[in-house]
Amino acid sequence: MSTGLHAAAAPGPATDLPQLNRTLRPLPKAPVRIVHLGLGAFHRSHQAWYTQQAGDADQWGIAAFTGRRPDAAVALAEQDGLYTVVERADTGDSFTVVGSIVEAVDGADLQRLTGLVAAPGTAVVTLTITEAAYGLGADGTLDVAAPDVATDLALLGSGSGHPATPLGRLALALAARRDAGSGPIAVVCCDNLSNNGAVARQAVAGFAGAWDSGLAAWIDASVSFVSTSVDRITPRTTDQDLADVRDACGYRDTSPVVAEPFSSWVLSGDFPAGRPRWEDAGALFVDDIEPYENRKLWLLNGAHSLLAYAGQLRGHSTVAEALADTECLRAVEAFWDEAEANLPVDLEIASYRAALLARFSNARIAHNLAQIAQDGSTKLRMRAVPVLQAERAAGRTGAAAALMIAAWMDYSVAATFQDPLGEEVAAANRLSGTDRTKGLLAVVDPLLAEDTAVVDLVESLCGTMAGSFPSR
Ligand SMILES: NC(=O)c1ccc[n+]([C@@H]2O[C@H](COP(=O)([O-])OP(=O)(O)OC[C@H]3O[C@@H](n4cnc5c(N)ncnc54)[C@H](O)[C@@H]3O)[C@@H](O)[C@H]2O)c1
Ligand SMILES: O=P(O)(O)OC[C@@H](O)[C@@H](O)[C@H](O)[C@H](O)CO
Repeated sequence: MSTGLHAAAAPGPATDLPQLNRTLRPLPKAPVRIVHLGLGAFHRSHQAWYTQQAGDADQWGIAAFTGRRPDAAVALAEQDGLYTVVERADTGDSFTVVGSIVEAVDGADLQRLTGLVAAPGTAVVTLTITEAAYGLGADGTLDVAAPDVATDLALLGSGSGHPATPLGRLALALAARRDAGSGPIAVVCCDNLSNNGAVARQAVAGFAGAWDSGLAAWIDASVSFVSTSVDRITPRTTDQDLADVRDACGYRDTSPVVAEPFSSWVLSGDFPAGRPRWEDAGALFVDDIEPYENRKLWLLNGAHSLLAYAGQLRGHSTVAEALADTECLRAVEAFWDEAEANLPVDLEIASYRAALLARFSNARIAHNLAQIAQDGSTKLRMRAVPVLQAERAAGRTGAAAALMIAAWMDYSVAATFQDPLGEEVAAANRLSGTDRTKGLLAVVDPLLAEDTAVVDLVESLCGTMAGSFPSR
């Protein structure tokens, strides 16, 4: 399915081709009413794509801000915000130009950010800043002593005000909205976190409270934190993807995004200043989001993390490759059995699992396991720990969920990887035997590390999936 402009095939030398922009594709430019933080691949394939298809899209433009670097904003701004969504099915590609991002801005441009969030017309702030950026400790509250958070708090406290974390930037922008008297607003978390609206509230209000208690009270009264379950497999764009768009579409696009045809967006919460009619594009608004979240986070993301660690240990690079390995498939099926036993029966789990197998097997989507493996300590808390705890509470071992943690432990000594608790992981890996297992478990969940049965179980599973991963 494709809903925007389909480009005609017109291959030619790259230098002869025009660049994608609003002169080449004159899509209307809606006024900014949505501010997005975290202009990455997923925002472009998901929230911006839904917004373009809303029946009232002409009233809902997005100003999207990058996180750590300006590059994505610079590239997109050169194209007037336009980019191509490549829907990559087993059977072939379809191409849609998306125009709902009307401003692409360097995240460090705090003047523009505060100005837009403070504007009365702005009604929604969406977030895809990654799970780790919420800075929550294992107890679920903001870790105000974390170096980047502490630095931002000190900066804001001194009145010099150039925070670098997304939480600091959002707190500053919300303070500007309060000062402008522009009224309530919705913050919509689109990161893969359980109960992500509440998590975002904890993080933003926790940050604000450590800076300015009046702001925390205003946020409590005026900001609605909407929970969402978001789904569309969107790997990082490659040079080959850029060439594919050139060949198929006859223009140059520096910022295309490749995604699977499937997409889903479930939302729960209030939009006090309005929202686009995302339901026109299939978004679902529900009262109780938890079952949807758990189904997606445990079955899809849980299997992804299991494949990321076990699959790489066995020499695979992509999700599709790992799933074709019977040992990995067996591990995924066993984990799904455990997860399914703890999900409501009316969620059509059998067909969801069958659909996931088909989605993961789409070998034309090269979803890199190394990308999924990043930030494992944060992700395992939501993808493995709840299933392990539920299984143990039901009197079973939780061995399949424990295997995901054991594979992460094996991977943590075999590979170089990014993790917000990388130093703690390295310190635990300097220990040996049961002390090491306990130390690594404590990084994921301190309570689990106190449970001798869990420590023994995980330790017995270490090495199970070890294969041909090149050691450091
Ligand atoms: N890619 C997917 O398939 C997918 C699907 C569902 C949900 N998500 C959610 O979206 C998030 C982003 O995915 P993506 O594919 O767009 O990634 P991406 O790497 O393309 O973009 C991430 C954006 O967030 C910013 N960012 C990252 N870490 C940050 C930090 N600590 N502080 C500030 N900014 C930071 C980056 O600079 C970038 O702008 C994921 O972490 C996940 O929670 C992704
Ligand atoms: O994006 P992350 O890093 O939270 O997780 C990696 C993948 O599991 C994730 O991107 C899935 O592909 C996505 O959640 C599918 O909707």
